[in-house]
Amino acid sequence: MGIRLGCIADDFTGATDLANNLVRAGMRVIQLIDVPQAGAEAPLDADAVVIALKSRTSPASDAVEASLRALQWLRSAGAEQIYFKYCSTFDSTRAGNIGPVTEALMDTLGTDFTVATPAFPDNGRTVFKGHLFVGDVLLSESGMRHHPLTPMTDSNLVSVLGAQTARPVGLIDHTVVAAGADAIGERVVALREEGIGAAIVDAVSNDDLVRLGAAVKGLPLVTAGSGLAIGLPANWGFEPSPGAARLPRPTGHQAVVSGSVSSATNGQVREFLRSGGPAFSVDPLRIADGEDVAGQALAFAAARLADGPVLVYSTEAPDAVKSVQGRLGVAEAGELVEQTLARVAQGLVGLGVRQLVVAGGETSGAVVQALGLTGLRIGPQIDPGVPWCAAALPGGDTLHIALKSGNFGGPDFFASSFAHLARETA
Ligand SMILES: Nc1ncnc2c1ncn2[C@@H]1O[C@H](COP(=O)(O)OP(=O)(O)OP(=O)(O)O)[C@@H](O)[C@H]1O
Ligand SMILES: O=C(O)[C@@H](O)C(=O)CO
Repeated sequence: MGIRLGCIADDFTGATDLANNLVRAGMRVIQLIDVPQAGAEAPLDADAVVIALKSRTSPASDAVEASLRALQWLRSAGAEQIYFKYCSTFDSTRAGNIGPVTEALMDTLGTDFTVATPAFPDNGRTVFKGHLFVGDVLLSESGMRHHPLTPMTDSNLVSVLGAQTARPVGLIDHTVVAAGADAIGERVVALREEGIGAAIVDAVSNDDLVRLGAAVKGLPLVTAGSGLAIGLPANWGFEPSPGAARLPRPTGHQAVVSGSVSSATNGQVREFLRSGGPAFSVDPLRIADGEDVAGQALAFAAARLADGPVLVYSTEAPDAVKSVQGRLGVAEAGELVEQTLARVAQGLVGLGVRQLVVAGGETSGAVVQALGLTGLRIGPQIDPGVPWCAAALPGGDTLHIALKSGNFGGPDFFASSFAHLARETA
């Protein structure tokens, strides 16, 4: 029997976020890093496969091409339904990539209708009357309005998605969602008759997502943040089970690599420093001057790893990041830091680190690729949206790794995640 649900995620931390919600709802999930070679077998012990792409901010044509390759592989592995996962803050521009990828998937699947909802109430993302809220404020009033690559200045998702696709976009509003799966199904029929190709769906609670999950049972394609995942596994009879998230016991040293510049990560770095944890700050300007900053970070870590977790971070407050970007360029600064942190992660593993937390989506992509990881088994949740995972290193050892989205996790995430892993695998 093939896999049930085939998922395409537009970044690496988002992929583990989705996989985490599927596991919590009872599916056994494998996350693959990029699309496997044609002909590669689907894992036998998985109910869902999540293919992690790095396509959120790539040119739309590249994102479409990668997503269609992923779709082809997932269909050949037997996937009965496809889930396109994007960010809970709907990160995109007028050029895409949510609209173009959705359209291309619909065309290839031969379907005329899909749903779209980034709602993830456990992390404060809710959709009401088509408008996305982040915590208590509209998306356009949240920190996302200043995002360097995908500034989100319009909270009305019907218009945001409408600008990215030629297909008419409609709304399934809260009154319909609250009335249950049958009412949602009736609304879908009516929207289809009107020629609507994609409907933004309101959801302000997990109950809304469970109702929506039941209603989209027969759709070939759903598109969403990770929230909708809590409502889908039940369609195949899966129920939450502790066994789905079991990982082997961790070994080796512990470290955190943080290239995230989000406000939650800034708070987590401050908390780690406040508690006296050993930390090495990576300065992009010194990298640009040609200093061996990765080598310095590794020497610092080597002397301290035996005593507990070591943090290597480039995380800075927005003003400091802007100033560096002004001097080096946004993309250039990002690339320099990502490459350095990826080298640091490789070196840390060389020093015996086998429990690694990585903060930031782009940073996680760079680290996972540098470490040569090809698949992650999803384990227990640390905080909403962030699970521990286990991966085979190219030499055969197991690495426990947690990929943390910038804005996820509580203030003491870095230190507490290791204690959490020890507890959950005891
Ligand atoms: N001090 C810094 N100055 C300039 N750029 C930096 C600095 N630190 C990190 N960066 C770059 O900023 C980008 C941060 O993106 P990343 O996706 O890793 O984190 P995030 O945006 O906070 O998290 P997420 O995407 O998960 O919400 C990366 O390209 C990183 O290399
Ligand atoms: O949905 C989210 O917010 C996260 O999984 C994510 O994609 C952050 O990059």
